Amino acid sequence: MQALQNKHGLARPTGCRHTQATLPAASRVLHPSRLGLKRGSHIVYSASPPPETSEQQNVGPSGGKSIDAAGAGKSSISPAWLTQLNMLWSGKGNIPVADAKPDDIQDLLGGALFQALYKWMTETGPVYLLPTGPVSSFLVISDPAAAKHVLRASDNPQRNVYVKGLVAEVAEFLFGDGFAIAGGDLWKARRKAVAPSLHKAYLATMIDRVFGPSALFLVDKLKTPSKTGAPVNMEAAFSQLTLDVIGKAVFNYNFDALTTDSPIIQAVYTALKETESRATDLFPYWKIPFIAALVPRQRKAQEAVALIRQTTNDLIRKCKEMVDEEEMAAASAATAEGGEYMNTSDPSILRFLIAAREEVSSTQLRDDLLSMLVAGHETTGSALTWTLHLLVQNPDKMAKAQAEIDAVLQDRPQPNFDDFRELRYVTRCVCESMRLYPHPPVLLRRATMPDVLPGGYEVPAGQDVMISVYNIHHSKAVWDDPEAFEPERFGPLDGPTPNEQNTDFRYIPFSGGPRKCVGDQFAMMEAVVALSVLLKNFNFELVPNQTIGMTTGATIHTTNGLYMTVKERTPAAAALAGATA
Ligand code: HEM
Repeated sequence: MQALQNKHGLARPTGCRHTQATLPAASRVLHPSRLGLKRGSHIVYSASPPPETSEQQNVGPSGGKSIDAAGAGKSSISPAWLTQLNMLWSGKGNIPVADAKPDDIQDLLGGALFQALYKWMTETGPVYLLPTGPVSSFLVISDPAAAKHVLRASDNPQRNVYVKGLVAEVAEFLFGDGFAIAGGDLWKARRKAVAPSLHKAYLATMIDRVFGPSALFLVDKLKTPSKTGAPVNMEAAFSQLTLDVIGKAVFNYNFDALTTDSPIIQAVYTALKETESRATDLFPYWKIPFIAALVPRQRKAQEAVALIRQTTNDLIRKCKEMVDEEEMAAASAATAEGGEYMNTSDPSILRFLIAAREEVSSTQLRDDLLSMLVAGHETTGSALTWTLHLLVQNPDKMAKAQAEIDAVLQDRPQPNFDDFRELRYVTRCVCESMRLYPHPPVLLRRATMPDVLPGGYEVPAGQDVMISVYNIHHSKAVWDDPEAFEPERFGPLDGPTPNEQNTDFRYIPFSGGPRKCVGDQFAMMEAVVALSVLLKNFNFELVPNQTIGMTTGATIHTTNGLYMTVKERTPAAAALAGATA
């Protein structure tokens, strides 16, 4: 994808070759099928182009201005005839083949992937084959039972049929042997080592010392635009906030993304975008070192990864210097008994892993920590972006969320661990937003041996599989009124928070099975705390006449940013009266 600076200095993606279709302002219901989703269409909310005021405000200096969010370059796209050929080739099994036109496939590869997958689901059914080249295809799953079957059989010692496949190949340049993409014994050992670092005391400390203060820092930054009335790109603000949070939580390192422009921040964005681009390159030329060294996009990506790795190595070295034998003994004793260890002056995951005397190379440690950094950044940022967008469009839900926040927080500036548990409606709003906008919208797997899915669909060994979480979450066969933002749909607030288990894989924003997100609780707490702090302090309004489209890579992004005006608010008098009573 190439970077294009718009009038506001914001990088906007050009990789999706669409023109913008428009909906009446009143038709604010997202639905690909309603738009017919043909090549040349975008899903939009309002009929007019993005706002163009010179006063638009980005919260930090980065603010989407100097960050080249489009990364290093453009994906290479499949020639149409390859697609045609494959359609003939792939029609042999018992799985229906999507009637994907070459143009549709090009859209898919260009980034509007999950939207096209929805259209084919409505035409072909919940399990279909999507040809992508002369000898390649994806088996696309939009059915909870089939998704459950595949996810549970991924890296499962009892039934190990599926591996990460393509996603591991395209992200290897960044994650190396990191456990987010590793498989088999290496993944098992590293997940077992890292997962205990996210224990309850750590999460409670993160709420108090990282999630809350970082959100309050953003509140501080928003005070100026709240006075001037300048629109703020909240998507950029959330991306910066979540980078600051994950840096502190994983490394005890302050990116200070809400304030500064630093080469490391650009490097993180460049590397992330390169991972997305590789996933859509039909010809993986980056596997050939000689060619890769000549292509500017590849050189830029390699430089970015070198900088990220160097910074991480320095942090590991410094942390190792801080940890003494006494701390290691304390950590070993605590973890040996299944207890929780945390250094109170540096509660980071890095410190935990070094103190817990991880018998692991610095390179492995670096790759694992980078896995956490990357997996935990844009995902939570995007969840916050779409939750705020949905709440602003649904004033009754917003009022309910703010009333809950006022009642729970009263005169305290940020929630603590116990408050988090009481912020049930806000939690449901985040859950419902991740149903409508799952990050990532598809999960990739590859079959290592022949398999049969529920429904009798035969999967050959080597088959690439795409679980469309977006389709499952938007399917009329799975959800009533799936396009509505209805946080109440998950049942009474004192009931359980929805997850893959209690919905039988109808709701899988954090995936499921052995490779389920290791940071799910972290993410929910971070998002609920950030939203609560922001909604306690401000009312938000969408800048009128802006077009908010969806595009994707690892997460669902807006196409042009999410511009809002911000007004300071005073919490409801009734709640404050409760605080002083
Ligand atoms: C709203 C925020 C988040 C969402 C929606 C999300 C979603 C996911 C999903 C769907 C997967 C599984 C992918 C698959 O099955 O192929 C995953 C894996 C993972 N996530 Fe998250 N995630 C979020 C936040 C976080 C955070 C904050 C962290 C770290 C603190 C994190 C760390 C990881 C790691 C390390 C993995 C790989 C686990 C493994 O393969 O064993 N995630 N995430």
